[in-house]
Amino acid sequence: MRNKSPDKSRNLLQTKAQRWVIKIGSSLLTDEGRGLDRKSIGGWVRQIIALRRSGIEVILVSSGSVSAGVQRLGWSQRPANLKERQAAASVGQSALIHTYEKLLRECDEPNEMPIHCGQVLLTHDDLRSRRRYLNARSALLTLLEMNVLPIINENDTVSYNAINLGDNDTLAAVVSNLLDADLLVILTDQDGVFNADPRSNPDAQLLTEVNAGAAMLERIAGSGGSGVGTGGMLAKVRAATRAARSGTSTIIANGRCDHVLLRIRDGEALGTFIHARLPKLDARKRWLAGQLRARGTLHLDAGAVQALKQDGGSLLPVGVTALEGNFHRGDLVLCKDPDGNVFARGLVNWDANVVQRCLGKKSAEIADDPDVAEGVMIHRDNLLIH
Ligand SMILES: Nc1ncnc2c1ncn2[C@@H]1O[C@H](COP(=O)(O)OP(=O)(O)O)[C@@H](O)[C@H]1O
Ligand SMILES: N[C@@H](CCC(=O)OP(=O)(O)O)C(=O)O
Repeated sequence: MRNKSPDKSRNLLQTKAQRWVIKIGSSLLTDEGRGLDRKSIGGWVRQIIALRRSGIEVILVSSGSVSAGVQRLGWSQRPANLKERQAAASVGQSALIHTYEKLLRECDEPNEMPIHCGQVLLTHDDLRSRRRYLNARSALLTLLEMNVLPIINENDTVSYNAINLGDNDTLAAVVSNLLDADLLVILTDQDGVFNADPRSNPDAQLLTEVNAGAAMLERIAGSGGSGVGTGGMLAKVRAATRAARSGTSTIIANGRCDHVLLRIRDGEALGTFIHARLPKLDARKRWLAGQLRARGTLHLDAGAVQALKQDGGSLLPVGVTALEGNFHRGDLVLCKDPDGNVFARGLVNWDANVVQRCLGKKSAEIADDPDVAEGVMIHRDNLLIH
């Protein structure tokens, strides 16, 4: 893995970053819902071509399918109904990719080797299964080797609320973890993160540099959004925290700012820089961290919490007092401490009915149970402490 020192200055981190994930939100792409804004998209495509030509690998996470579909189908607003949203995403996604491919041709030098785009639509399930997650990684790395621009979106046509990733800020962070990106650039309709929502607070001040995971970020990002976008600023600052787990720093900047991407590459202090000063997780634990939906919950006593948190041990049934959910072996479950706080997550080794009958039992008492695989409820390699 390439060495990414979290203590380097912002300027150095920007100018040295070789692999970027760039995320562009719906409010920008569709000019606040008025259909795909070809002129602006052309501006970003031109800059992405220049980044590629200067040796930077770029992965684009592009929203906009639902908004573009709504406009194409002649609807006046984003539908609340799931089926209509899925239909809009299907129509809009093809319009979106067609626009990118056309602009890549129009904006590039005719005598250069063409940069094509490759559409990658991901669902939550693709990231839940370790095998599919690794397949997605190798497919994306192959596209980069071939000088293709991968354009990623959630597969909204087949995702539904219960199992979707929710917003593309989260998706972009998961992709940053998947590919060990150096930099995640989230382009939005504001200059960055302010100390209050600038839409309702005209005097709000821009934060220029902050550490990922800083508690005040969650407080000030609130939950408001443009109305066109999905996640709002809260999703972006949470995405930065998630990205930091692979040592990826994040810049949240205004996509309407002239040559924003090239100026970031050249080290200019644009937007809000969120330093990845969090302990870096190994690849398997990053995949675990990217798992968004748990199938159940285990309630632990104080001794088990200490064994996991301080001693780095595996979870034994003796310290588990209760369970929730009908999970199966291999599913992701959350671990709660006696106060009800979730402090860890992991892949459980046993089905819920086996866990139920082993609650509070010492290992020796269950040694002969044929359904008790591996002797531990969650192995420490499959456990992530938050
Ligand atoms: N502290 C904050 N700083 C900046 N923007 C904020 C803040 N809190 C809430 N917001 C809102 O978040 C919006 C951007 O999120 P969103 O609408 O989801 O955009 P996108 O479509 O780019 O993902 C901004 O337009 C702004 O109103
Ligand atoms: N996948 C959806 C976008 C989801 C989303 O996060 O949108 P945004 O908050 O504008 O980045 C789409 O393409 O419409």
